[in-house]
Amino acid sequence: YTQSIGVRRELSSSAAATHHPTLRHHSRNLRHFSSCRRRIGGREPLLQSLSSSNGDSFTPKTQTVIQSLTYFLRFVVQTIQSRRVIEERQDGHEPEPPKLGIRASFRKLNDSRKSLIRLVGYDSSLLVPAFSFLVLGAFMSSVIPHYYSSCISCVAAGEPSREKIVMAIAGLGITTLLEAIFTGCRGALFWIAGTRANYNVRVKLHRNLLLQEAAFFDETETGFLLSRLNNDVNKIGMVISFHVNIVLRQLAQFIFGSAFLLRIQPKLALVAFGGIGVVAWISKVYGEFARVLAERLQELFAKSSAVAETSFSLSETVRAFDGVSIESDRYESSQYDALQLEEVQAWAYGSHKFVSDAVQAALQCLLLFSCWTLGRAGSIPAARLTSFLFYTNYVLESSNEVGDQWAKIQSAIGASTNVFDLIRRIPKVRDPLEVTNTLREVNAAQNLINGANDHRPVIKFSDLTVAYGTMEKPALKKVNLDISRGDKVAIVGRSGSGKSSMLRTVLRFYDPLAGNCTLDGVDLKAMKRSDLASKVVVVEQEPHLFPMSLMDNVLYGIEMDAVDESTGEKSYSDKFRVAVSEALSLAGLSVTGEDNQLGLELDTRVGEGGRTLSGGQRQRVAIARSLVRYPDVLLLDEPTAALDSQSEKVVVEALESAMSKTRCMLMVTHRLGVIRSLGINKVVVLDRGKIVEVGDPEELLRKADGLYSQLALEQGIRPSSTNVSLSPA
Ligand SMILES: Nc1ncnc2c1ncn2[C@@H]1O[C@H](COP(=O)(O)OP(=O)(O)OP(=O)(O)O)[C@@H](O)[C@H]1O
Repeated sequence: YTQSIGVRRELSSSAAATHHPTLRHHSRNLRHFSSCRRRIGGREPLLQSLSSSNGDSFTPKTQTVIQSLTYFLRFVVQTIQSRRVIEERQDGHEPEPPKLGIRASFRKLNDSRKSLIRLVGYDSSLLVPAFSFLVLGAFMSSVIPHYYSSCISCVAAGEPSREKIVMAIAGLGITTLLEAIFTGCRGALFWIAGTRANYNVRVKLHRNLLLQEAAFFDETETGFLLSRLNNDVNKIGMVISFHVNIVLRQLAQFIFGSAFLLRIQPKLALVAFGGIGVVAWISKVYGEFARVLAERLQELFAKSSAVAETSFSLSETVRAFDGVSIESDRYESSQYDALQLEEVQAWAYGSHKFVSDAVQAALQCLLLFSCWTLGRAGSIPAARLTSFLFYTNYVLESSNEVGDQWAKIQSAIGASTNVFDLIRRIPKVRDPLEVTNTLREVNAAQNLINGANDHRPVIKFSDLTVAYGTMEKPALKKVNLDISRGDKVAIVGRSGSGKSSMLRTVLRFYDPLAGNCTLDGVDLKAMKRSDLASKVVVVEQEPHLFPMSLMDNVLYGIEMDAVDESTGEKSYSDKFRVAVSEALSLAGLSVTGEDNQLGLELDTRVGEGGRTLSGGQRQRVAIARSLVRYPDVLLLDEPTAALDSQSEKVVVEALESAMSKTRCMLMVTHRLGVIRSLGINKVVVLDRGKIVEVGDPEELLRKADGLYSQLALEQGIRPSSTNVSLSPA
């Protein structure tokens, strides 16, 4: 492989080589093989032996064909082997894997149909006419062979009666025209039904995904979900728009055509049905195989999409570490896996087509011979036999088409199952199903008590244990803490000690494994997300901004209260504009006057993730977000981490002003100097998920053997009675 790349480089860089026919041929071969192997990457090179021994004797096109055929055969063998393993496992009483025969597929389709109808909310005004046009169109198309064979018989027999041929041609013309009208209407209506299904399913899926708990997003890559949202949902729409539509039409045509066949010549018709039965069985086997392939392909596309999404979202890191070729190779490799499977699909389709067409051809030959025998014996008139042959073709074509589409429907069943499972997924962290009257009364009473008694904790952690799904040890262990009205609490500790996990618990991103956390005496689990969000506001460590204007980012989540007269779209009133402007000035990111050195405006767009602003500026926007809201509880996660000392001063002032409007504040910080400048009255020191110290910052500083005084000392901070230095260590 290395040699091939080296030689290829030499060949491609040599102008002379490109003019040498043999070398040009080798260069092409090498390019093909080196790219194949590069794509295969660390996995078993598929045609290593082939490429080394036969590389020179085949053209690249032949090699590609051989390669995909080999892969196809290997895949078939693997599938048979894996089936055998499953059967063996079943003997060992392991649970039976889902097996979809025709009946089971219909049952599953029916389940999917019910889910679809429920999710999509179909209106009969669309489906009733669509099905009516389908039946009418199928009937018209089944009458066409009758008139067609009449025309041919008239022409072949030199029919003397003009009336007869005119009637036959008129019949053919009118039925064809009607069939065209019905088919057009049917096609359009089913198309609309498919797009509506896509729209409804996508919107519902998107919403339900957003409702999922934080742990779900820890485990699932975004690209994977995007693939479900786009590729898989598209498949559902396609099934309704085209495949089900075509299958139903062809089924209707098959039924009408079969009726004509039985009327013309019942005995021969039964022979034809026998052959069609064989073709249907072949289609069933192929359909099952296609379903397995399609499911795997969807998975591969989803993985590939996850690779692409990650490389785009980390594009700066990719560039900084020169990872373009690594990412591109990773994506190419994932796409190559999909490509190989698609080639298997193509060969499976080709094999199915070949076998079913061969059976049909044999059937046609048999029927033609039988017709000839019957015709020679004079038992049936020639015109009837012609008509019979036309209908045989018609019915065979219909059954063939049903077979083709059946496989596509099967593959869509797999895709739709994934989508429906995600739509139906119930988030593990969610609003209480119903805020009962009793609970409401308890809350109201509790709030009254809290209002009357300021000493009751605003936030209370009781024996709180938090564990992440992927972690063996809990991030927080039996944490007990009260935060009262007026408290300004700093959570400190070494990296990974669980500081941010405490904030995430108050935001109810994760539910505790044991113990609980209450806000104003109400367990967070009993609170609705909207109520929680109206009371608690967070300034994150790395604030992520939306690709919207500054104002929209600051007011994110607050409903618009005015209408823009020029565009007719919803907007914020002047009252909000003034509030945002003030909040931004307080946060040190003024959009007015001389302080506005960046020339910002409220409507300045901040780009994807706020990339047009610096880290510190993004943090100020996040602080402005909290300033306009007057929250009860302010959570700060390293609010000054991205700031220089001068900006820190401005932001500290902004935070002081924000804190004056809140009931309590909880801040995670590594920069212990901020604790003094913000007048923090309580420090909580965490070590490996446990609270090891709680108390007044100055008192803790004086505890010479305490973790807090140790952390402070590392930053050059000493008790205020002695020499105090705020300079970083
Ligand atoms: N989403 C997550 N999934 C799994 N484990 C997590 C997750 N978030 C945090 N952890 C783990 O939980 C532990 C505590 O993490 P946490 O972010 O609370 O620490 P921290 O004290 O805030 O750290 P730092 O100061 O470095 O931000 C760490 O060991 C971390 O690996």
